[in-house]
Amino acid sequence: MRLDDVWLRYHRRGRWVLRAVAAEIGPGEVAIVLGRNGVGKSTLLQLAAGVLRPSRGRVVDRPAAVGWVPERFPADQPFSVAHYLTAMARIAGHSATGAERAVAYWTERLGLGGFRHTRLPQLSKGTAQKVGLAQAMLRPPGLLVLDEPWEGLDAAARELVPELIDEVLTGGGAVLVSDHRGETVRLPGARLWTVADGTLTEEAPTGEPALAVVELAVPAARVAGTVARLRADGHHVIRVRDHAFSPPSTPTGPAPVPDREPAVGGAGAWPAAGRGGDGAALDEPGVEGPAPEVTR
Ligand SMILES: Nc1ncnc2c1ncn2[C@@H]1O[C@H](COP(=O)(O)OP(=O)(O)OP(=O)(O)O)[C@@H](O)[C@H]1O
Repeated sequence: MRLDDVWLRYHRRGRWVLRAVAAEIGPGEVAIVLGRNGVGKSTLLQLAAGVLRPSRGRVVDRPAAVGWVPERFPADQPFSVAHYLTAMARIAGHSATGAERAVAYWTERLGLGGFRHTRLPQLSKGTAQKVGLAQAMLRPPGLLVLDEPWEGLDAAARELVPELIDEVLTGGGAVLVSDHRGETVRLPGARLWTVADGTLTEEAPTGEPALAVVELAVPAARVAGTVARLRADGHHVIRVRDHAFSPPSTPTGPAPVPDREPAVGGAGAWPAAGRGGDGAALDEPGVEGPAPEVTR
């Protein structure tokens, strides 16, 4: 999707909120929109999502399916959660059965199961925000636009946001997200767009590879399945090690220390992925390596 010399003002002869904005985002990319309060971040996102039309210039190659999550979900509507989401799913192009399935999946996934029959105005702010996220995901979006998505969400629900972003990127979609709270440190590799004085500038890429190493601990019995799933998702599994894991005392506490590291493929090595957990040793290319971590 490309913003091509886009200008926006809300009123004829009003001041220009955005001037000559040129920007482009492609499949699998995420851009974080930064800038002071009132500078025009929401305006830019609404232009990208197609909620606003440019006063001048144009937005081209916008994907057919756009998920738009406004900063505040408009909860002042006389529908129940299920009724609202089903209507949104039909608008997004689902058949009646498809809509039912999509709504069942996303209400469950976002922990909205208990609120299906609750009317929107009766929802707490955080729950209403989750309904906003659900409606944006009902049809896999080619472009997901999130305006301050962490606002109003509790700690557990905040974890959902990077998860949904990753899902869209993995599906070949693009993501635009504004954030003034610094939550986006959880999105390594994102492009940074800054809005100031009506214009948009992009921070030059650092030149570092957009790769991150993620350490994770899983129950021993689930190692083979986890490795298989990670590989199926296109991640590169560097190494699997035996691990005495005790949860850190705080969420930011020190990483646990391994008590032993079996030789890869040797006695004590984990069963190989993709072989149905049959107890074979890890001996495929890509498993061995110096760092006991998982990357994508
Ligand atoms: N519907 C509207 N009518 C008139 N002016 C508007 C409208 N929406 C936004 N504005 C003005 O446009 C400017 C940019 O607003 P915008 O909401 O895009 O900024 P923002 O960077 O997203 O702010 P925040 O961080 O506070 O959400 C502001 O001066 C705002 O008052």
